[in-house]
Amino acid sequence: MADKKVNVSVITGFLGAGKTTLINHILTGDHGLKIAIIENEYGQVGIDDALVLDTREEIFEMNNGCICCTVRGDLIRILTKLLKRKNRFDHIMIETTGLADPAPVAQTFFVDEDLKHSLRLDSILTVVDAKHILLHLDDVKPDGIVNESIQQVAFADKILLNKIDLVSEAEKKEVIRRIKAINRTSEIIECEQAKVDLQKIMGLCSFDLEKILSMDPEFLKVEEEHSHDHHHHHDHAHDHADCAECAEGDHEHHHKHEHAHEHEHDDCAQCVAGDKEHDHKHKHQHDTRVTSVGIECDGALDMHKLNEWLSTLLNEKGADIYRSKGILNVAGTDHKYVFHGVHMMLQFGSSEEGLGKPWQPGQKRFNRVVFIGKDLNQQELRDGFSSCMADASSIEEAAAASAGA
Ligand SMILES: Nc1nc2c(ncn2[C@@H]2O[C@H](COP(=O)(O)OP(=O)(O)OP(=O)(O)O)[C@@H](O)[C@H]2O)c(=O)[nH]1
Repeated sequence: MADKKVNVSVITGFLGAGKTTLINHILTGDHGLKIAIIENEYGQVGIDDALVLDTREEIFEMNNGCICCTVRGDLIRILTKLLKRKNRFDHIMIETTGLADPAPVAQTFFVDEDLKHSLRLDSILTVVDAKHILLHLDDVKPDGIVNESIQQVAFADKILLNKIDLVSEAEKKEVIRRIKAINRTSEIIECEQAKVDLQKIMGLCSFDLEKILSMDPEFLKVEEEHSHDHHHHHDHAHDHADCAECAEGDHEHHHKHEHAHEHEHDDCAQCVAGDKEHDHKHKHQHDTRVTSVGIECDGALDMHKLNEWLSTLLNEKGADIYRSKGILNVAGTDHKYVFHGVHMMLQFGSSEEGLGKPWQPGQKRFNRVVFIGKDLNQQELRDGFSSCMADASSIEEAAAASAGA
């Protein structure tokens, strides 16, 4: 009997590594597959849905919490709904947030009785930003806090080494050496703009449960023992010399990562749902210094002011502002603008260049931006952004310029 299981890929990778770029590459690829995308976004305002290309495929968002924490809830519900459809999907892609630990997401496909008969975890694809990955692998976390970047590399069965245009050969070699020190067996595929041959990443059943179990013997025990306390143990196989946590003298950590969850209650689906207990029991601890600031407002922006403010901000604070992105309403134009910041690198784009659609007549225009990073100063970011609003004279100037253009 033919295997009717639907393949699932989990796409992971640190903030700004190129996960959405990969999704867009897959969606526009010539594979003839009907693909469903499940997106989980970190931050107070949803941006990614607007940045993913319009295609025939269906996109489901999970923006009310962290996928590695709400994995037993939202994700299972969405997957179950997808499986009930008459007209089923050939492949499901799950894009995790840049701060997700892929292990509990992967566990879902082995421990949930209903899902494990209908779905197959095809692959954990980790997108790596060749330019910035070392910063994150080397980020020394306080005791008991997970380094998501190490987890993402450790659990990958395929690593897409992206943004190789931004590094020299020597830098690339060093990054590869460090990746191999964490994960010896994963295939590393070098790419730019996440352009990889889809036949190398989809439908190969490359996820290797044996390998994961040898790294993390508790992997399949989650449901019986840990379903209520989110207690994950992750053993990492890596060279001590290359691991920031080992180098810090924490020789225990790679034998047993215990993560206790501390997070903002407003952002956590479980807290919002009234599960007051879970917060105290989580052992999967994200770094509480890392937060997001979302800003949403009406009004038109002065592009010059914004460019200057953002460039200065990222130049000065880009080491700690890991990721910034936004959808912008710019004075004097119907084109919709977006920006992407990854540390100090800043890029603008607009519907004028074919990115998304312009604002439609009668459509309510808005600005929606998010900053994610360590020790963010919320007030400073809000004030800074507000100072970029266009005043009456600059709106007139912009209108005159666009009329003359
Ligand atoms: N120079 C360069 N930039 C790239 C490459 N791939 C992606 N980018 C840019 O990197 C930025 C982040 O890419 P995304 O695909 O949005 O990254 P992401 O992993 O989805 O980001 P989050 O969802 O915020 O974690 C965008 O500005 C991309 O255009 C690449 O190969 N080279």
